[in-house]
Amino acid sequence: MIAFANAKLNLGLYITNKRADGYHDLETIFCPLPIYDVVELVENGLQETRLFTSGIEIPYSADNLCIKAFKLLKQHYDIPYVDIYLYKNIPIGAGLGGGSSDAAYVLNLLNNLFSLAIPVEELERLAGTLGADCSFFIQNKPAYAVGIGTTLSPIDLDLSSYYIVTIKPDIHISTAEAYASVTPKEPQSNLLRAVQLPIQEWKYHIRNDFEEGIFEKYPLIKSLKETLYEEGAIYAAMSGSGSAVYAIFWEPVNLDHLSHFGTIYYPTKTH
Ligand SMILES: C[C@](O)(CO)[C@H](O)COP(=O)(O)OP(=O)(O)OC[C@H]1O[C@@H](n2ccc(N)nc2=O)[C@H](O)[C@@H]1O
Ligand SMILES: Nc1ncnc2c1ncn2[C@@H]1O[C@H](COP(=O)(O)OP(=O)(O)OP(=O)(O)O)[C@@H](O)[C@H]1O
Repeated sequence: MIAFANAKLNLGLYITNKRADGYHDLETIFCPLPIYDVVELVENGLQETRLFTSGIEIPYSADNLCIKAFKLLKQHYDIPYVDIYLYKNIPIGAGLGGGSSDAAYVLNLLNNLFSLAIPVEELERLAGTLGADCSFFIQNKPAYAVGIGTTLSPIDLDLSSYYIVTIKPDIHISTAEAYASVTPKEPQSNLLRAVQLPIQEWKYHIRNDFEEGIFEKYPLIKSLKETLYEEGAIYAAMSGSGSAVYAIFWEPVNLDHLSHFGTIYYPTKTH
């Protein structure tokens, strides 16, 4: 069974509190972003689950999130072992949630492949134990998130008529490092109200609290965002903890002349 695991963007991100467990409370809006990995699961008849990766090289981590997702479900449900084929296309260290999406898609695929009938609320809860961004990808619909990012409320927001270009500079930002350099504060605006404004107003009202510190450390990312506005973006922002910056346009645009900033991702259609 195969799935296209998409990326996400954060529309606004306010970091409001540092918790005793080291995590931060935040307020953000998650939206699916049409850049995709491909995840395929095949029952292998073996006594172990294997992962085969291709595409972008994934930096070493003790366990790939796909394997973590399998092991998590195996603890709770009697499922056979599988081979996981992951074609990695979503850039890493980008703030686009690629690893989290892969993990959530593995949970959803296992649920479907083995007809487990796990309710979405339970899948979201399990996903949230793998990573704060994972829960969103279970339903994968625009959502307002609070807490550490796992308390989700669906919102009515459709960006499909716009053209969203994402540029990923050759800078890898670790999420933990980005959080460590932010001082939590009260949100500067009401995100749910701001997102109801005409889209051309968003730039005056919707902020990402990571930008200040990251822009100071990496001026290229600041300059990239400014350049995207000069190119006519209606709204541009860094996604999550960066380093990717997305820009929303009214119409399709060609930004190939900005390739010195990084890799350019135009929207992809899969279905
Ligand atoms: C920046 C965002 O992408 C915005 O959506 C997310 O908050 C990051 O979520 P994520 O990558 O799934 O994060 P996790 O893998 O759960 O955590 C990585 C590290 O980020 C920090 N972290 C993450 C989420 C959060 N709400 N507060 C945190 O302080 C913690 O130091 C944690 O050890
Ligand atoms: N399937 C996967 N895809 C990508 N990275 C993975 C995967 N599984 C484990 N990882 C590890 O996670 C790290 C990337 O996480 P990191 O939070 O820095 O970046 P990100 O993918 O941009 O995510 P986010 O948007 O949630 O911040 C990689 O360095 C890698 O070691």
